Amino acid sequence: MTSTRDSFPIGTRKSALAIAQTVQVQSALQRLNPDKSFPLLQMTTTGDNNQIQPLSSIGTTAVFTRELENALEREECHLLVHSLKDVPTQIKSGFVIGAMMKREEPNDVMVMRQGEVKALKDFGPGDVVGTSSVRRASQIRRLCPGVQVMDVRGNVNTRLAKLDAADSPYTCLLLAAAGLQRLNLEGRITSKLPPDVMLHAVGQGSIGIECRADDAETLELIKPLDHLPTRLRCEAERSVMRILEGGCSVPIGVWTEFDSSDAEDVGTLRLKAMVSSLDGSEIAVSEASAAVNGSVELAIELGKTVASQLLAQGAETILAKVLQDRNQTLVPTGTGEENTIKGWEV
Ligand SMILES: NCc1[nH]cc(CCC(=O)O)c1CC(=O)O
Repeated sequence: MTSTRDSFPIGTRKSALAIAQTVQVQSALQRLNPDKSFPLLQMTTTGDNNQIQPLSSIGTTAVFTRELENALEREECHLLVHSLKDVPTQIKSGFVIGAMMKREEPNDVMVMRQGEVKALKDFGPGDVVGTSSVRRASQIRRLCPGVQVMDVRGNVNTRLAKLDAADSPYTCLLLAAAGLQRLNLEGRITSKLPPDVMLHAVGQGSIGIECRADDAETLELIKPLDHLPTRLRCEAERSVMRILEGGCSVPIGVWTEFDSSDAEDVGTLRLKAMVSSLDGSEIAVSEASAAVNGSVELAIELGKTVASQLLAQGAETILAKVLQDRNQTLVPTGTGEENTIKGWEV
């Protein structure tokens, strides 16, 4: 093991959301370890540089983590802070998610264009919903038949600026509650989407802290930031995804909760999941619950159970279609990106 260190540089992306999350981790670590320092090492990733090409063609979600992992490997930093939902389910060998921090609200929310007043139930033809997430798009199309879904790329602030612009085509955006909360933009939330309306992304709302698997000192430092109920829920969610995606990203929505109303009771976990075709025309949904009693292995088993139920219910055909459709041009008109292949995110 490396000798005891005084400084633990934290690797992060440069977006406002990434920095807000990293500062949260930095403060927590500083409070627990007043004699050590946690400087920020900010990096630009392939995913940040490329806002036009589809994420699926420049790699997988690893486009947001690869450069960071290289720096971690070279020991330029000792930990990385990510939105857990941006962390691929198969992380590179030699790295681990040493902590999954207590989850904020995992829900997606609707953000209306400034001055626009309309309830979700009244959405229909003529309304334009901005999202680049196939998961969000397929669910909103089912809920509000006739709505137009249009791509919107960029970080949270960029998207809000596009929504409010004078020439904005959008009626509203769909975003993660957690991102807005962390940016102090909670006031922009028009309505929260409950699980019967929209299943959220795997890991959404939790911050994942990655480090080298053999770095016992850093693992020990971040251990107190791991929140067991969050860890169990996210391990179950990631397990469904790991089985269904088989190396490529697919639109999966999930919802997890413990049966008990006691927030620290990690006995029985319930997991609901759906997988959708890229155009949203086909969806498979399944759910199960299991006594996990605090065990990560049992949470992962629950994820496998739900994944096999989904496969038995036709998810296999949907996944084959996803693979086939991935390279197709799906860009809606009016985005200025008609000549590119539609990018999509989770
Ligand atoms: N896709 C980018 C991204 N990655 C994490 C979040 C939000 C924070 C989180 O889910 O933890 C967002 C923005 C969004 O989807 O609205």
